[in-house]
Amino acid sequence: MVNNMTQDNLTVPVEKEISLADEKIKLQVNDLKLYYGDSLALKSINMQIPEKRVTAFIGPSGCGKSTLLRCFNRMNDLVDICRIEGQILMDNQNIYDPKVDVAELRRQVGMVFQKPNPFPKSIYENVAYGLRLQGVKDKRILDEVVENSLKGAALWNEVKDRLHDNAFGLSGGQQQRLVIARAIAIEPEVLLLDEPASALDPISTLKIEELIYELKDKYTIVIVTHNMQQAARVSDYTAFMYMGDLIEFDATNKMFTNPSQQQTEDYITGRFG
Ligand SMILES: Nc1ncnc2c1ncn2[C@@H]1O[C@H](COP(=O)(O)OP(=O)(O)OP(=O)(O)O)[C@@H](O)[C@H]1O
Repeated sequence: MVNNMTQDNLTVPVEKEISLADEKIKLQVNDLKLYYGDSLALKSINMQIPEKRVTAFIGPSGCGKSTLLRCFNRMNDLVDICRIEGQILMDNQNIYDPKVDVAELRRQVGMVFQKPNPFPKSIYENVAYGLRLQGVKDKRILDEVVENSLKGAALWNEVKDRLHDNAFGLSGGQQQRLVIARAIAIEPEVLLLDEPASALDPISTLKIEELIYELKDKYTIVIVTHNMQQAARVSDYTAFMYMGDLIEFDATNKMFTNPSQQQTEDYITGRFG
């Protein structure tokens, strides 16, 4: 991998060119509109999220990144004044179909928030939580899943001797990796990350970024980030949003070196936002 510097000094990894046309599509957004009361927060979004890739949502504050992210596991159902029109297909099934089991959807589409939110339990029980909810009691299975998930979240070596200590004793960065371990323990297909590193120090941020890079072999990842260098470093595709519209969606390399829309260029070169 070589590095290419843009005029804004963003370091953009240059890899083999990728194209949405060659990808398997995991999530397809069709003419999605979302209202909070009378206010239209997402204006007719059409988008395809490729499988086992990292897709970043960027754009100025309030443009609708988190709102769109939350549509993928129907977290917005919990907001009374929220109403949506249009469709989101996951593997060609509309996740807004009334027949969809929302709890099962949220098992398939895991979510990690800005602030780490471990449960007030041991490290072990945090990771085992989802399996216990599913009724798994076999200690051998639980031990194995806990170990594999903590390894998958690049935390095992730091916690293997203190699995039964309270999770609140971990640092913020470790807590965030624990939350990721908890999410992957139940083998989701999609991981939604809403600014997962914005509350962390630079070293913990780097660890989360490395982890995202490793996890994309197994999961489809969608990440909201304010940090453009981070989007450039971790994502394969980038969506630029502005005031509820999707302005541009492209391979990250292309987006950061040669965007097709002037608004995208203005944003990534820091002229507004
Ligand atoms: N629960 C809610 N009720 C009413 N309006 C909301 C709600 N959540 C978000 N909004 C509004 O929807 C719009 C999009 O917000 P959203 O949080 O999705 O943007 P964002 O791009 O993620 O912003 P940020 O980068 O600041 O997190 C904003 O105008 C926001 O005020």
